[in-house]
Amino acid sequence: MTPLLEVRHITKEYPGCRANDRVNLCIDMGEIHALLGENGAGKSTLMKIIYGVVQPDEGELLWRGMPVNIKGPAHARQLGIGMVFQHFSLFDTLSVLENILLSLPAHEARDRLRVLRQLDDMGKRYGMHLDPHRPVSTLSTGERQRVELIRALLNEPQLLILDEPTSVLTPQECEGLFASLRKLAADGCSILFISHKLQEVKDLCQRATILRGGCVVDELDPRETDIDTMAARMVGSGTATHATTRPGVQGEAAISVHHLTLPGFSSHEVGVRDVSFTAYKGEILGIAGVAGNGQACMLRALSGEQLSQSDDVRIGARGIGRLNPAQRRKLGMAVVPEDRLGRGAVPDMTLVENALLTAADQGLVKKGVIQHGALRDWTSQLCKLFKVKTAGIDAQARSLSGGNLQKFIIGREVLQQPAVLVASHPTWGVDIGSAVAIREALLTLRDQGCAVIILSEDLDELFEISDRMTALCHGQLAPIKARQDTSVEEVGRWMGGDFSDTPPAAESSAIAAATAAHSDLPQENRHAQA
Ligand SMILES: Nc1ncnc2c1ncn2[C@@H]1O[C@H](COP(=O)(O)OP(=O)(O)OP(=O)(O)O)[C@@H](O)[C@H]1O
Repeated sequence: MTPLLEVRHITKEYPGCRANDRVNLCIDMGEIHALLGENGAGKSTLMKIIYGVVQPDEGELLWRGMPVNIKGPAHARQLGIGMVFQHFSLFDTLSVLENILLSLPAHEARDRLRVLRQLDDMGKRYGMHLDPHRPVSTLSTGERQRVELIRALLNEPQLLILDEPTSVLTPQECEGLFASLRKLAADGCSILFISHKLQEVKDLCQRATILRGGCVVDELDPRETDIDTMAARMVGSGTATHATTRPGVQGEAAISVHHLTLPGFSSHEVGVRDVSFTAYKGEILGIAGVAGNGQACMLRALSGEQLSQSDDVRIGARGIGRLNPAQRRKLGMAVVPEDRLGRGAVPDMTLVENALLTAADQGLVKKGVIQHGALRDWTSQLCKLFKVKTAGIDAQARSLSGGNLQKFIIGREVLQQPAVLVASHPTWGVDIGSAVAIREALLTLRDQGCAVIILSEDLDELFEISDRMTALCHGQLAPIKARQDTSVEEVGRWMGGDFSDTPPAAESSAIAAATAAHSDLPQENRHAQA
């Protein structure tokens, strides 16, 4: 049978790097096909070529057996190729229907009744129910993703490309998404699925193509291949797939938050409401939650980008709520924001310049003079230790693949050996081998006495390295429990806003002991104290 899409000998070069090197790939009708590879392997480049965003230097694409030159995304959609990007592009102030109409050609958008009928049909068929009149600002992340999917599906694609679609979903939302994707595939729509989560790939996909250094190195059936083997094919044999977990030794309070209430930066952003917690030296406190539930506000309140009352946030006994980010860094705080291009790194600056932005105090500036030699050595060391794949330390941050830039940013902060590290999604978009290395680095930092706070949607990761866990939903904090006293299901419910049904007796002994040992400290979150 003629494949739906055939990629033949596709090559794409960037300065200093061959992102795709004679890549061959076939996607059959109705197949769910995974594209796997370590960071910088060339997955995004290949997707962008298939969706017409990037033109290849060599090679050809065959669509239903016919050679085709995809000129741009509009042309790709015309052919029947849809794509859902990692970052949503919806207008918060508009309704679901208005957002959908905006994506349709004018002649189709005029027939609102027909579109409403289609939405209804799609909801019934694929279990993707949405109230078309709800403003997007009121939707959960999973619902927003549904709008993006529906927008792509209204075009009746024969091939749907999904770029890490589960990184922002709760476990329950993931199950719903997978059920919809299986139905879509059964109806004949092929799916190209990009993910670093290998268990998902095993659960969902029938075939996987593995890229390494821009080349296809393997094609396999993920249902019949274990995760260690897939990881080995992607990043080399002997790759650990889990960090060596070990319990932390909880010390005294490092940073505490006291009944913190702050608004979001805009009327559409959720702030935080009456949040209290303490992170202790030598522990990792995992705060689960789907982005958009107060995470951004919480991170700003901790980093100093959003000020509060002085005593709302304290390092030890000192109120720091009125201190700016630079002043907090001087007290030993380091921060990894969720947005890597823009806040984590300046896209147009080189890696050397980006290193200087937060690490100047590492002896890289003396009496106001930049120590260029030391700075270059420090940046090279950082790239070596955290295996940042780059054309060189003078490359611009924007030229790095997503996962490699993430490794650079987290490495830059960890290497400074902070007393408190607040990290949002520390391994977001990072391949399995590098994710383990980052988790090990966080555990080592914790063992050295750092208080590490991680805000993340990735429950597997949080359960792997956190000593205590909680979640943030609608700006409120769920109970805080020792990792061994809670479960993925319970934290998943917390992420969805259900803090009920949590027996007070289940509160962790670790918290009880810690609270007793630090009776001068504020009450922990009221749910945990209940
Ligand atoms: N616009 C660009 N300019 C220069 N180099 C680029 C550009 N885009 C990508 N590259 C390089 O091409 C290589 C492949 O990048 P690509 O983004 O395709 O990798 P990836 O497999 O998607 O990685 P990740 O899993 O980290 O997203 C990387 O080495 C990257 O630095």
